[in-house]
Amino acid sequence: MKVSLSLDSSYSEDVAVVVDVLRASTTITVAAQNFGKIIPVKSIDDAQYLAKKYDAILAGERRGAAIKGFDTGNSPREISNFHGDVLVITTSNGTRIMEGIKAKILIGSFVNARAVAKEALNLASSHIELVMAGVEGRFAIEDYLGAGEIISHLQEHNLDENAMGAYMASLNENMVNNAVKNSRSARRLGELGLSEDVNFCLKRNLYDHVPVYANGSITGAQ
Ligand SMILES: O=C(O)[C@H](CS(=O)(=O)O)OP(=O)(O)O
Ligand SMILES: [Mg+2]
Repeated sequence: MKVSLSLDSSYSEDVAVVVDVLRASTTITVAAQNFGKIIPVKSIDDAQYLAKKYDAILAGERRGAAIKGFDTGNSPREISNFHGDVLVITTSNGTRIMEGIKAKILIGSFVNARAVAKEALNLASSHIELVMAGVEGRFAIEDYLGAGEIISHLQEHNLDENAMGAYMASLNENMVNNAVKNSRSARRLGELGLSEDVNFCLKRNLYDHVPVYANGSITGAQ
């Protein structure tokens, strides 16, 4: 099995794993425990329209802060206070890149790393591509290290050099945690009083569930 690592977009026609550690992948994985369906969308207007259409809970942020008038932001801790049939969510990076990927999409992070590696092997025929969400198209170390954690469960396969680098970078847990806590994204969340979200997003393998994005939505874990 070929395993590659890319930023912001995927060239795989097989299986892609979207990694947005801070925080969309983590938040969606938590939300999948409490919602029957999750609809990730790129724009605020689309989110508001779909939330009305489906009588859904509406979640989203821009630059880390909850969007005015929404039920909640993009906090994996706060989303666990909500449940229902449908959640509509829009975030700065993670939900934006899902719309552009042709492959079957899995949602990966530290909180479901082992499970997402296993599910990717179950679903892929020849190529698993990990897609770092990044921030506004730029490299974000938290997604590199989160991808590395997932790749640590795929290390016996045919890793490209980007994937090998991310795997090697993920091996020292203390260094990983410090690097993520000092990342630009984490610092921005800290300024918003959301440092506890960063600590939560660093927890390994809390969930065995892997959200799968297909035909515009994600089915919940129930
Ligand atoms: O909500 C988040 O933590 C980030 C905000 S920012 O891009 O780091 O400012 O969005 P996400 O789409 O979860 O990366
Ligand atoms: Mg992010």
